[in-house]
Amino acid sequence: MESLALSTISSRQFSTTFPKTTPHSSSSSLTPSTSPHALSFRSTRSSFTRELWGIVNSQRAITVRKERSWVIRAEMFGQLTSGLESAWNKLKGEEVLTKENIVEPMRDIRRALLEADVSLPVVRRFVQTVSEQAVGVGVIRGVKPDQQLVKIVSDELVKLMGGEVSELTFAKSGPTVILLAGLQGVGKTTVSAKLALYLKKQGKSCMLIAGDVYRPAAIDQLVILGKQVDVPVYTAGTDVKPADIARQGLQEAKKQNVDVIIMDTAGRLQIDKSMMDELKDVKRVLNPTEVLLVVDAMTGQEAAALVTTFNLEIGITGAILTKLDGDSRGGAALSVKEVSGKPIKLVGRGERMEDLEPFYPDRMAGRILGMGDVLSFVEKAQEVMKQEDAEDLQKKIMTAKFDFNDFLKQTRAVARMGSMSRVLGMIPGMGKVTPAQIREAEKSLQIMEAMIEVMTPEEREQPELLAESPARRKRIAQESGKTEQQVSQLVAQLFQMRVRMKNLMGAMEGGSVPALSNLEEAMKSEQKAPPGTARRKRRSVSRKQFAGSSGEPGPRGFGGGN
Ligand SMILES: Nc1nc2c(ncn2[C@@H]2O[C@H](COP(=O)(O)OP(=O)(O)OP(=O)(O)O)[C@@H](O)[C@H]2O)c(=O)[nH]1
Repeated sequence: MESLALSTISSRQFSTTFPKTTPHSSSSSLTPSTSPHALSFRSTRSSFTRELWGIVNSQRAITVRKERSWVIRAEMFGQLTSGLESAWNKLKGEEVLTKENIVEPMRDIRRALLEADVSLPVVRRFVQTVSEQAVGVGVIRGVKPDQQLVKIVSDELVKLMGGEVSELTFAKSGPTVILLAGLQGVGKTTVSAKLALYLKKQGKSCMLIAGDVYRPAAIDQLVILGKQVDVPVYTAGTDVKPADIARQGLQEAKKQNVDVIIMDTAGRLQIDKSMMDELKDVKRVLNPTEVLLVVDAMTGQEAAALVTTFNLEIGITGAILTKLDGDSRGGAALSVKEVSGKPIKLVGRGERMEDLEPFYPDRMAGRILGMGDVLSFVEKAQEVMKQEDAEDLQKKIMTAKFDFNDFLKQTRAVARMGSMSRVLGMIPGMGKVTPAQIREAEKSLQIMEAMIEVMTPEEREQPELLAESPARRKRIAQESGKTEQQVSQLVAQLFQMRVRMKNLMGAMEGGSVPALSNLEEAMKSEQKAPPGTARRKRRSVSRKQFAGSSGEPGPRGFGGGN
């Protein structure tokens, strides 16, 4: 057999494209929705977080902008991202995922993957797995079907790309030897130097061996790059056989007690027998710890086929995917592991020496979906607030029983989800919140916690006790080290919160939509009110709503001078 050529892969013209900006569809964001099925848990969570925010900044009424479009920078695979987005859009207005309503979205997913140059068998398997899971998934309160599908696709993409990050292996004793192979122009020489720098940063001493004897310029290029990253380069010219260069270089590296040896080899325009034989000889001499095939991301599923062939021919340990910063469609990143069984260990994302990093399947999936932190927000929300909690909370809100215990529980749940800044940052439309405002909000939450902590169990359960008794408020102020005014504000805010949440919940349960618009109007007028008038206005709105919505009288004597 003279030629093993699968296909002729020439060095491709490389063009760098800049990150694309993709408008995010509103359906996949967590923007509060007023549709009847858009549910309590999610809505409660987002309205609650807004409430917290509103409370701690009540005097200034920080505007929570309910932007429906969330602009995300889809760094790569823009076309794939928007192809998948049309799948989620098809589920708008659906209440559950069914065999019937996923047909169209699955067709979109299939098309998007094929257009991204993912190999057909991989696409088929992927679509089948996702469809099976989508139909079998139960309803999760507060999570819409399109979000559920995003999550399933995300999990499957991660699995497709190998699940966990695949670390480089290091020799237990003696130097670690990394042999790099690949076709011409894929970036091997550049990767050799990048890898040396990457390992140097981990405290390992490195030596490069120039084994590309067919292209003298490649040796010069490696020497120059070696200088750039300050790593020695072993060269023996172009008249020595690559296997001999490998032997000599290895000896030299051992003499110098180098931790890692990286050997660059010649690339060809296509796979042929002499190339494979040469590599086999080099491999025999070096007995490498890692044999990594460097593949160009822009070659799509061909990259996966190459990894398979090299693995069958010489036995490799993994791949390095270069030029991911370019105009690649995603096929290579998504197909390599599934097709060849070998993991992508590192990715090159630019021409600079620093542009080499481990391949993280989960981050890659996140980038492909272009969902930013929405996925992790959904996950954390699910973790933190279990369904029963949500139901319990909903019941309390509907009966206007939301008390200080719930308030504290919710505040702490938010804290468990990460710092306030992270949580707020994950909410669409909250992008404009400044770090200073977030710090202030966190400080205010601490103040509120201090006041709630000194309340008696009855006071926590019946905020009315505090509303009616200046003496109790005074005691709380003294014990928590806060002012009476701060205590009064906190109590007033709890009542406002009850009303607002109840109205919101009513609207979302398909109930009183006008109540919601009244509330929004009230909120708007608060925000527009000139300084000094906001508080008075809020109080009267609050009292009216409290009395009107619960059927109970407003807290007597509260709100006047304490
Ligand atoms: N944008 C971008 N360019 C890259 C990346 N990796 C390599 N390149 C560029 O790709 C071109 C080819 O890289 P080389 O390192 O010379 O490729 P090679 O595989 O050694 O080529 P031969 O020696 O001909 O086999 C160079 O211009 C590199 O700067 C990458 O991750 N991103």
